[in-house]
Amino acid sequence: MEKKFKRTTVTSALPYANGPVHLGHMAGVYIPADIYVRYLRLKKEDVLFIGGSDEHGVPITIRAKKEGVTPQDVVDRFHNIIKKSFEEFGISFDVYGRTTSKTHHDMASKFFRTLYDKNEFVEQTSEQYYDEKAQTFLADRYITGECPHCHAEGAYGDQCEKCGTSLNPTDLINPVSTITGSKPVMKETTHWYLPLDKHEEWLKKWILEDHKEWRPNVYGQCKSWLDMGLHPRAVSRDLSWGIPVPVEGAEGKVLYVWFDAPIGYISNTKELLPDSWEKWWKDEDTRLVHFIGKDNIVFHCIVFPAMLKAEGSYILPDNVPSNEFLNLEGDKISTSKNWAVWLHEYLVDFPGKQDVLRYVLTANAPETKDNDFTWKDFQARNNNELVAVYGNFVNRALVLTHKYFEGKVPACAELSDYDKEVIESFKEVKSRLEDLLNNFKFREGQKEAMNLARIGNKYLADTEPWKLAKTDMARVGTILNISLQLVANLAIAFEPFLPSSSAKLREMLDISHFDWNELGKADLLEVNHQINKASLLFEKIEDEAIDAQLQRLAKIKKENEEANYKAQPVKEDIVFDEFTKMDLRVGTVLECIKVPKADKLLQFKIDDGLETRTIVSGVAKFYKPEELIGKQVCFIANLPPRKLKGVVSEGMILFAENNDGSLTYISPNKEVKPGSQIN
Ligand SMILES: Nc1ncnc2c1ncn2[C@@H]1O[C@H](COP(=O)(O)OP(=O)(O)OP(=O)(O)O)[C@@H](O)[C@H]1O
Ligand SMILES: [Zn+2]
Repeated sequence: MEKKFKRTTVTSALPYANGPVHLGHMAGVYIPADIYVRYLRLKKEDVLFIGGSDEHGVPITIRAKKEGVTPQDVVDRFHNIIKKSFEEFGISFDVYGRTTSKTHHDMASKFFRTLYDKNEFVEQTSEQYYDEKAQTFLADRYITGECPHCHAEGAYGDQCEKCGTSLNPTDLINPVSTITGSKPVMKETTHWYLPLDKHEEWLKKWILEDHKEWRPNVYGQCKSWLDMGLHPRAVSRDLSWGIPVPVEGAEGKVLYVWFDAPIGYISNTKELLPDSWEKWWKDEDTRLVHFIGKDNIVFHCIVFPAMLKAEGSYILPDNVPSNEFLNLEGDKISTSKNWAVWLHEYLVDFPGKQDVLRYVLTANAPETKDNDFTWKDFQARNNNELVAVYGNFVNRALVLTHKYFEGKVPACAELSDYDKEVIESFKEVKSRLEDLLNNFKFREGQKEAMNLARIGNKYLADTEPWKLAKTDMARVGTILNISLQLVANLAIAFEPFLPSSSAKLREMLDISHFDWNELGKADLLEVNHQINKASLLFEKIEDEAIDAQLQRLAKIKKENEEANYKAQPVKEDIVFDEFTKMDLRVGTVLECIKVPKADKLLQFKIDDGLETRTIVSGVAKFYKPEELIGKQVCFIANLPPRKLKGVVSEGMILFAENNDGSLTYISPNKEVKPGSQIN
C-alpha cells in the first residue's frame, strides 16, 4: 500500500552560478517542480519548495580568472540574475539560498565531519596531475586532453562534453593544464573517498526492488550504474575555492562541489526555518522529492542517498522525477557556446509573456526523451492553442455576458441533454488531472486543463447563443452560465501551470480565490454575480518576432563556426614526381557567362598565353560573371577535357574554400604574363 505522508519537501537542482538560466533549465527542472508544488499547495498539503544557487567548483574560478575578478564576484552576479529570472517566471520557491552562505558552510562542514568521525570515508593517497608552473594540483576542469572514448579534443578531467562520459583526469590522453598550458607531472596527494561499493547492496534493493515506480529513464540509468558496479568516489579536491575540508592536515583542500551542493538543499531549508528544519529532512512522515535533469540522476539517486544513509539521521528521496534534455532548434543547449535562449533576454523580447513560455515548455517537456524547442512551435502553440482555444473561449463567454446580461452571471433555465453532457465532461477533469499530477505527468496534465477550453469552444460553436438572442433569452442565459462556470474551472485547472493567467482570469471574474476542491463544479459563480470587463489573456505572436529570434540564433551559429574553425588535416604524402606532372598556370579571364540551365556553373574564356581555352567552374553562387572579367586566375592546364552541362571544360580554375564553404579565386599578387607557370 502506498504510504501516507504528512508533508513533502520538494527540491529543485541548484543551478550553477556560472551563467544565467535558459530554457533547458526551466523545461527540465524548475517549471515541473513549480507545477507540482503549486498543485500540492492548492490541495492545502504541507509542502516546502527549496531552491538555491550552486556556487563552488572549478568553472567559476576559471571564469573569475578570465574576467580578472574574484570567484565571489562571479557568483554574486549570477546568483542575482538567476534569482530574479525565477521570480519573474513565477517559480514559487519558499527559499532561494546559496552555497556560499555561512549556514551552508557550517552545515556541509558538519556533515563531512560526521561521516569522517563515523569512519564512513576511506582515505587514499594517490598520484594526481600537478602543474609545476602554477604550483597546483589539476582537478576537474583545470585539466584537458583527448577523450579516451570518442577521441574528441578538449575533454575535461571530469567529463567529456562531446560524448558525455564522466572521466578521471588520469583517463585523458595527452593531458595539459588549462591554467598554464603546460604538461602536468604526477604528484602524491591524499583525499577522502565515499566508498560507494560498500553501499551497493542496499542501494540495489532500495532502487531496483522498492522503487520500480520511478520514471523509466531514472530507473534505467540507476540500473545501469548499479550493474556496472560502484566504486569509491573522491569527495575532496586540491583547490582553494570551496568549503575547507574540516580535518587537521587538510590545508589547501576543499569539499568536492558535488559533495557540498546537495547538502545545500538542507542548508537552505535551515536558512528558512532555523528551528524546525529537521522535520523536513529527518521525519519518516516527510516525503522527499528531487526535481533534476538527467545529468544529475546518479548524484541524486546514488551518491546523495549514500551520503544521507552514511550520516544516519536523514530520510531518503521517495521519488526523483528527472527529465531528459531539451535541445534548441536541433542542437544541444550550451552555456559556453551561447546556444541558448536566456530567460532574462526572453522577457525583453516578449514582455509579460512568462506564461506563454511556461505553457510551451510544459507542452513540449522532455519527460520521456530529449525534445526540441523551436521558435516555430512556440509561435504555433501560442497562436493556435493559447490564443485560438483558451483565450478565445474566455473572451467569447465574457463578452457575450456583457452584451446580453450587463456582465451579470445569468441564471440557468432547464438543462438540455447536451448541457448535462457538457457539465458531466468537466466534472471528470479533477480526478484525471490529479492522477496525472500525482504521477509527475505534467504534459498530459496541461493537456487535460486545455481540454476544458476545447469543450467550451465546442459548446459555444454548437449552441450558437448569439443566434438565439432575439428569440430565447432564457436559453442564452443557460448557455452563458455553463460557459462562465467552465471559465472559472479553467482558472483553477491552469493555476499550477499558468499562474499569472489564472490570476488575470480571476480578476476578470472578480473572484479573489478558488479552492482546488471546487474544480469540476458547475456552480462556482453565483447567479447575478457581476464580472469585470474582458481583457485579452493571450495575444497573437507575429512572424517578425519569430524571425528576429531565428536570425539571432543563425548569427550565433555562424560565430561558433568561426570560433571552432580548424583546418583539415594534411593529406598523405605524394612523391615529388607526381607534383611536377601537374601543369599549374596563370591565365587572364577574357569572358565569363552563366551556363544556361545550370544554377551553379560559370563558363570562362581564359587567355592562357597560347590560345583561348574554355573552363567551367561551380562558383556562380559566389561571383557575378562580370566581376571576374580581366582578372588573373590560376588553373590546372593538363587535365583531360570534361563535359559539364553540355560545355567542354579544358582544365580547372583554383579556388580557396573558406570554412563557411564559400569559394575565392586565387590570383598572383602582381600581374604576370598569361600562361606563366606556377612552380
Ligand atoms: N537542456 C536541458 N534540458 C533539461 N534540463 C537541463 C538542461 N540543461 C540543464 N538542465 C538541468 O538544469 C539543472 C541545473 O543545471 P546546471 O546549472 O547544473 O547547468 P548545466 O547542466 O551545467 O547546464 P549548462 O551547461 O547549460 O549551463 C540540472 O538539473 C540540469 O540537469
Ligand atoms: Zn568523449
